Amino acid sequence: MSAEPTPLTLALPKGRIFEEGVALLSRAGLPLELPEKSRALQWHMGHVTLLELRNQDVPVYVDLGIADMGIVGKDVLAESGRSVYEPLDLGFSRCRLSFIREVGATSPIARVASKYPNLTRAYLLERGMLAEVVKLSGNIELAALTGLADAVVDLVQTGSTLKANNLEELEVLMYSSARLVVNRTALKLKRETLRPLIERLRELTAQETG
Ligand SMILES: Nc1ncnc2c1ncn2[C@@H]1O[C@H](COP(=O)(O)OP(=O)(O)OP(=O)(O)O)[C@@H](O)[C@H]1O
Ligand SMILES: O=P(O)(O)OC[C@H]1O[C@H](OP(=O)(O)OP(=O)(O)O)[C@H](O)[C@@H]1O
Repeated sequence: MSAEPTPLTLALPKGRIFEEGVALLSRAGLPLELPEKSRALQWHMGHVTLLELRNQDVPVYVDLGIADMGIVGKDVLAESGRSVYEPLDLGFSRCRLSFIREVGATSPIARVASKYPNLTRAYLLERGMLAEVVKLSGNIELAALTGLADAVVDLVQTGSTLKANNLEELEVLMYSSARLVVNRTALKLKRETLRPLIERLRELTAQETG
């Protein structure tokens, strides 16, 4: 008699990580078949429930144990300060979080805008810079162009957004890529399901990045 598979709840962020995350988890053997167009926010597929969240909410759902496992950018994870188990760098959605100003700007730095206020404050403190931090939600670079802020802390990948807006990257705060995150209690209680899944994902990631 074969045992029922252990129910598993996964947290994935909508946006650029979603598709690649679903594809990777499917290759690892999870039965994920999503309808092409749907306004549903969660899907039940066999023993797996998939939750579609905003990026910042993934560490919260995983830390509080609503989701057993999730995928999120290292940048968002570091900003959240949540204590989740992070067994794997999945290697996609690579980018860096950088300190950015208008090319040639020389004004004193009194205000810095970012979607990452905690990481920005820690960086300014480390550099001994006394500046106000303003949290914004998107198109962060505009803050530096409009005078809302003297500098911004934002993501850079190809650098084309910087180039198109006459901005320059002065320092990299951190490098980021998509990470697998796991609830610490689920790792113990669902060990026999989660450990082999993490190992399959580790092998797939090694094949793909190695
Ligand atoms: N240009 C980029 N190239 C590669 N990876 C990126 C890029 N921009 C962001 N990322 C990574 O992908 C993650 C998700 O980015 P995405 O653009 O989907 O979020 P978003 O739509 O800005 O999020 P939200 O509006 O929910 O805050 C980021 O946290 C980061 O780790
Ligand atoms: O160096 P690049 O390749 O130009 O990529 C960097 C841009 O990508 C992200 O923005 P996104 O396109 O996700 O828009 P957003 O500002 O709405 O998050 C990020 O916030 C930068 O603006």
